[in-house]
Amino acid sequence: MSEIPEHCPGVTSDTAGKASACAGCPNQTVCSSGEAKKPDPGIGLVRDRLSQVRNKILILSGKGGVGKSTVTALLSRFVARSNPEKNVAVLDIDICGPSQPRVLGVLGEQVHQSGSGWSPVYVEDNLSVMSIGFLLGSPDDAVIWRGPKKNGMIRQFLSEVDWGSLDYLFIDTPPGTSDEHLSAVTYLSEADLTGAILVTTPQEVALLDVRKEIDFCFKVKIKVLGVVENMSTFVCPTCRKSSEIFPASTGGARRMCEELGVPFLGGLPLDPALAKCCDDGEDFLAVLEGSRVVDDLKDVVTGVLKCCK
Ligand SMILES: Nc1ncnc2c1ncn2[C@@H]1O[C@H](COP(=O)(O)OP(=O)(O)OP(=O)(O)O)[C@@H](O)[C@H]1O
Repeated sequence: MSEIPEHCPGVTSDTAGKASACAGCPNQTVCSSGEAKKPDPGIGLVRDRLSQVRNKILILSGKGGVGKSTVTALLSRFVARSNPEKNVAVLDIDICGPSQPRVLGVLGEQVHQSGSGWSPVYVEDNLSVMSIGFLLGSPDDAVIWRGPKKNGMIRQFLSEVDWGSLDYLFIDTPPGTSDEHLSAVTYLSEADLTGAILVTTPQEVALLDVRKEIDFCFKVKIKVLGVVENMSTFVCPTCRKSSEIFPASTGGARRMCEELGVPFLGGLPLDPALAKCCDDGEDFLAVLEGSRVVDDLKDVVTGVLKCCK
């Protein structure tokens, strides 16, 4: 970044590469040739590849660890199970911390490449998943990549997975608004993105960050489908009673949504049994049938599906 001239006119400007500030910039030749102005061909590839995916939904969070991957897995399993005639998939673009292979119970599976692209891994007949986790030698391998390499991997994930015809694609992202988000949003810009679901916990520190994420959506013109408040209450593993352990001192996500004019999709309780299912890669809908998590999830899914085609 230090190499960018202080008064850089920007790659899309008419004076790109020709302004006095461009003298000595390593990108001067590319900018003045107009190459940098051309749209990334990946945008068209992603649009074509995802043309058979009816609904594409990003799952975002401001803070890490608030349960974004868990909510992605819960939503995808629930939608797949309650709509056996629909095809559902999860794309995990959390390059540095992919958790979907573990949470969906397909850790150690291999993805195969054919003439038509990468084949995703099937969790159920109508639920598939693709994640960088499948491409790592070992789940403990660290991915230490700079922005351009992550950008390339996201482009490949969005344009080269052979999903077939899909009704719902849930895209699990890393926390915050980083390279991965900007890449995903750019590549999806012509792919008719349905919108984003934001995940937070009730504490003020998490809400502060999710406000920034909502602002990011407004700025890059992504429709906010709604906010899920995860870990709203705690379900005691012994007596199964609920209590508030993270009191929402400022009214929690519901109040924030009212203030910002975005839908509140509902809350999900903190249930240690859910965390165990995620660690063990078990199907929580089967293990936790009849639990508060599954009951509350129904409301969240109803809200999400209302926004879908
Ligand atoms: N409602 C819940 N009840 C119990 N445990 C939960 C719940 N939601 C998430 N967890 C647990 O909290 C931990 C973090 O969840 P998760 O990995 O989904 O968060 P994340 O926001 O995706 O994290 P990251 O920012 O690292 O991607 C996991 O161990 C998960 O099992």
